[in-house]
Amino acid sequence: MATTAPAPAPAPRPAMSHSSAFLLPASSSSAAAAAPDGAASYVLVVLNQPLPRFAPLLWDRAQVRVCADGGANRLFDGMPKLFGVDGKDAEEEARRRYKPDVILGDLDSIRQEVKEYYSDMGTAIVDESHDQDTTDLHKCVAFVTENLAIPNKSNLCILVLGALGGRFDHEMGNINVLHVFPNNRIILLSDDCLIFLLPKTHAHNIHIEHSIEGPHCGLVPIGAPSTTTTTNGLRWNLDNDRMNFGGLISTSNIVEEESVCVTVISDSDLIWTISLRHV
Ligand SMILES: Nc1ncnc2c1ncn2[C@@H]1O[C@H](COP(=O)(O)OP(=O)(O)OP(=O)(O)O)[C@@H](O)[C@H]1O
Ligand SMILES: Cc1ncc(C[n+]2csc(CCO)c2C)c(N)n1
Repeated sequence: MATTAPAPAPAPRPAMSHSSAFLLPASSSSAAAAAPDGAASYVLVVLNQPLPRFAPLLWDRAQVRVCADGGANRLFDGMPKLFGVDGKDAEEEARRRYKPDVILGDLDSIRQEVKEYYSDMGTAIVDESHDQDTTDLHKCVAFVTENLAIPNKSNLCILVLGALGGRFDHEMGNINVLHVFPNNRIILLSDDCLIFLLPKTHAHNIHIEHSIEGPHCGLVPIGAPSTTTTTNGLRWNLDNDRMNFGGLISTSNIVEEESVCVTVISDSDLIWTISLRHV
């Protein structure tokens, strides 16, 4: 009688670690892990959406700051508001402190006064209006990875502010950028959650900073179905399970309180998302 051979064990994969320590307050001892001279170099990209409350913290932690087109308006209008400053002088002081290194995109959303203000301060303005096939975020990520001289570039992490919670086509475009650049660390942020890609080439160790993130989380195969995904550290773990749209996807999952680390291994690129605490 013919017997079916057992499925071959998946090839061992290198491990990739993830941490949201860059969101820890400066006073926290673990925040040292987020210092620019520590494990990672951060580039901040500001999109055309309201600034999240932690924008000033991430601004200070980043080595390079880029505004995607209309994101410059948000910086210009939003930073003075975030500090709740009163009076024209204080407003202007808060604005001057946050000068982007680059403003880039098709430049159809940035206001003229904002363009002139930052250009006069020395910000580089990069007009890519000839390209109407890629989004401003896509252009920013391509620019950062291809043109910027950043020390410690192999540990580059691109933090994107205002990527979620707005227009659905923009949100999908932003998530697509994660799939276009699977070999770069890119984290999309809003006030309420963060998301990043878990490439199938690696086994993933996601360190959980319980003071600032969780417990709600999700694991979603957006680019392609996954035949087999296995997790640890979640309330509803996957054990060699299939995930696809039209079938099972893991939403409304929970990181268990005692889980210091969530592990994920899959045969497809997955999106990881976790809620951010309003502390
Ligand atoms: N409502 C939103 N939700 C999520 N992301 C957004 C939203 N609006 C803008 N963005 C992000 O900010 C970037 C810059 O926005 P901006 O409004 O300048 O782009 P745009 O190309 O002019 O958009 P539009 O599609 O309206 O012409 C976009 O590429 C996108 O990544
Ligand atoms: C099939 C297809 N759909 C939409 C667009 C439009 N588009 C996509 S990105 C972009 C630039 C936005 O700053 C624009 C206008 C396209 N070119 N091709």
